[in-house]
Amino acid sequence: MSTPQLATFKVTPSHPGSCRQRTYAAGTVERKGLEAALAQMQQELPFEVPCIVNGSPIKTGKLAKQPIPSDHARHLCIYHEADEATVASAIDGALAAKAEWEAMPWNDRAAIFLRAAELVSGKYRYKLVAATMLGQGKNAWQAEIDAAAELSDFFRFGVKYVEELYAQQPPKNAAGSWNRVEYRALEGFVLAVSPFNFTAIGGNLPGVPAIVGNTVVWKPSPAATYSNYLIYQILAEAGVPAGVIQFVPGPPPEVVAQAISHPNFAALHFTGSTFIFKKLWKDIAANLNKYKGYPRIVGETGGKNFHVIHKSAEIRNAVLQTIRGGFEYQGQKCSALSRLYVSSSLWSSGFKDLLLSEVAKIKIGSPSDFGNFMGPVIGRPAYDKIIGFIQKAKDAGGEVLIGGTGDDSKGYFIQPTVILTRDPESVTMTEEIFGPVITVMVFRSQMRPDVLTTFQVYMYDDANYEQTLELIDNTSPYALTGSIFAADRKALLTATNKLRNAAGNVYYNEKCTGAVVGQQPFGGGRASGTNDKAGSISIFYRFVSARSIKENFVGLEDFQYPSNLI
Ligand SMILES: NC(=O)c1ccc[n+]([C@@H]2O[C@H](COP(=O)([O-])OP(=O)(O)OC[C@H]3O[C@@H](n4cnc5c(N)ncnc54)[C@H](O)[C@@H]3O)[C@@H](O)[C@H]2O)c1
Ligand SMILES: N[C@@H](CCC=O)C(=O)O
Repeated sequence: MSTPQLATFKVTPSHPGSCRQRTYAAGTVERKGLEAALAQMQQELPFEVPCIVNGSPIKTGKLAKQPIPSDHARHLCIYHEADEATVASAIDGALAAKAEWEAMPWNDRAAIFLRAAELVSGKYRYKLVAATMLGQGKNAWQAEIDAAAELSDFFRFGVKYVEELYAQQPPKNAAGSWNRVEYRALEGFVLAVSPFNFTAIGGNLPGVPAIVGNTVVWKPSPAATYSNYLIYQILAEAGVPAGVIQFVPGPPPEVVAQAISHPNFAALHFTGSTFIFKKLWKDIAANLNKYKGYPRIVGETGGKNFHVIHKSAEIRNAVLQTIRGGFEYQGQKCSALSRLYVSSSLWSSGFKDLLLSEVAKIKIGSPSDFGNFMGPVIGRPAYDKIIGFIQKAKDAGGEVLIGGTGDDSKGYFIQPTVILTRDPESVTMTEEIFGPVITVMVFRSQMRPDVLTTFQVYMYDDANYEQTLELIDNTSPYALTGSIFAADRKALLTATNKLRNAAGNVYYNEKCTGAVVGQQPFGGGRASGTNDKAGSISIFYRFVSARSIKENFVGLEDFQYPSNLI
């Protein structure tokens, strides 16, 4: 029986607030709650994670492990990797579930995601935060921002944005007719491929297409399997029907290749490295003749983000924001600071000394010890790659001002590192490092480069401000985030204009990380992605295919035009 629509529902309050972030300060109830969740998880691990297809667990017996990066001898979970038959039934099941899901009245789909938001910020909050701390190496503050606040905001604001999207209707009707637009889900299934570094992105990549009526095959990151499995369970408990989101962890190249070679592949919703995204784009192009339609390709990728510190900037704020931007979550945010351009007068009149003395205070270690500002990097390949970048910088004549070492005996720990380089063309000036390394490049009036990379400090002569902005614009293929620190409004305006295409998210006197859903729509251009802006209404347009409907209320009386009549 079809569902009658007997009212127009207002599904969200007129202005949904962001989820209130908990502090986990010593002595608080929330600190105790989180400590208890961590202790319980430590006792019960490793968890067994199956694939979930059509609502049922599939145990393929092909096992892989998710290590704990701060204690790599232990594993948070052992998961069953999807094999070819599992991926095939996930796709078939998603296609079969599509008609009923898309036909579900909007207020019911909305209610499911609003309930999921409540489960994230309520019943399962500590569990999700604990899983993100143990599995992805975030400290309590960073895990809270991600797994509790951002994830629930994605779902809550997602409902608000879709409500606004559906309300967009043609502004005009000719006499005797009515024009309407319906926002259909895409024909086929959507493939979501998510990264390790944000639990929230794990939920958002399948969540965005699903809210607007698509069905989704979701391949999570191997390094975030357990927290992402919890999200799957939350969505199921909230009422997402079996088959609408298929959870298929597995060997990434195989699972993804199988999905994108299917004739009903309708869209890729990807977040991860630029290299993999470009590869997938080419693979999709090569498969084009197999598809029923033109697949949508949505990808948010890497960054090489900058801070510009003008001579009028307030030093203390600029230094502290620089440390947070470069080193929080060990520099493993796509938005993390990696190039720092400092006025030469500020550098020598306190910036450098304060930067180095504050970095020296950073405590690094297991996220379970709440006193640690930094934790481990995600795994062995990341550790080796970051240490390799530091070595390359040294080989090219870079001077390590602080840090530069690591310890992988128990966990993958790398000291916060600031490097001074003399090579503006060095690989670390342009490549994403994704680790806790800042490189400094000193730039003097003859444009003689004196400094280097990862969180790069580039010290420019005060007279060369505009020239330096041009250099920033041209140095890297990425254009994700950037910050300008200045009290002088003209300096802000000049940078805003010169760097218009150098970053999709720009900040004034604020670090280049920490975009909030509903406040700063997030995404970049150039090699950083398709800039469809997660956390805003724009992203939802990519997963609908509008249909225009015109209804005529009055019949024609003659096929001839008035001009035909003599
Ligand atoms: N711009 C953004 O919004 C944003 C947000 C978060 C992360 N990132 C970027 O993500 C990267 C870090 O995340 P990561 O290490 O998980 O990225 P990654 O590219 O290694 O992996 C991303 C996803 O792709 C899958 N994958 C890996 N190799 C594949 C292959 N050959 N074929 C198909 N799929 C494959 C992974 O399993 C994972 O699910 C960084 O580059 C970071 O800048 C960007
Ligand atoms: N929302 C994050 C970006 C996610 C990338 O890893 C930020 O702005 O720091």
